[in-house]
Amino acid sequence: MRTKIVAGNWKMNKNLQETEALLTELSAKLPDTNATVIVAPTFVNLQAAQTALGSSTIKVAAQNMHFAESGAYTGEISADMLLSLDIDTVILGHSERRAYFGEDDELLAKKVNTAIEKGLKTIFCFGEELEDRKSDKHFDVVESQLKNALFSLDASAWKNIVLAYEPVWAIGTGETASPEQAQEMHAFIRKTISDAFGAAVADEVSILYGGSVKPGNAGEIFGKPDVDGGLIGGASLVADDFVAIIAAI
Ligand SMILES: O=C(CO)COP(=O)(O)O
Repeated sequence: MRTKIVAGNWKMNKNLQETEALLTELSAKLPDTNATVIVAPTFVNLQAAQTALGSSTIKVAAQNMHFAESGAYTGEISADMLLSLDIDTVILGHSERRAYFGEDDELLAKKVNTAIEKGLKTIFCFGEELEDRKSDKHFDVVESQLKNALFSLDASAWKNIVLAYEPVWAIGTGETASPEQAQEMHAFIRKTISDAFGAAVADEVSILYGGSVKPGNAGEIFGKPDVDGGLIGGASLVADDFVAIIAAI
């Protein structure tokens, strides 16, 4: 049985007080669910987020990390720093990191390797741009993103990998992949993983969809057989919307 996951990527939103207020509201309103619920606030609020959540089942993840153990990397955060706060999950490869901070497949492979070595669970994001889809290259692009960053892993590493397919054209645009487009790509991703690592690995890996998931479309997208949950941006910043998305899984 694959783990169902609903994760909120808060990006560069919510200051300390807003973080505490949103998490207090979220834990009060959290519906009964079998899904793992994760929030990823900004680094500076990770510890406050955990305190605000108290004994809630909601987990806290980081949005990024550096690949190096430690050292002269001004402004960066290491795996050990996250682990020392009891953070065991990190998002890597988000399209905004790729587009605005120059993160490429080679760098992401290093980050993923470090995260896995350190025992961090990794939510690995990838997805094609609009031009790729228009020119019918979306499957090739996704396959090469997966290959370049993840294919040097041991099969045993996959128990700590979650995949998040986020077509760039659907992020923050209000435009979402149709449930059929999401299913088609998720099935392709699972087959790609199966061909490389075997069916047992592919059957167990959770593949999340991200890109303008809202309360109104979550149920239909999550209803597809290869969609195991969502990585939610904008709608995760509003407690009632995030709660409605969790209830839809
Ligand atoms: O980038 C995303 C999650 O990582 C998706 O963002 P939106 O839900 O705002 O489109």
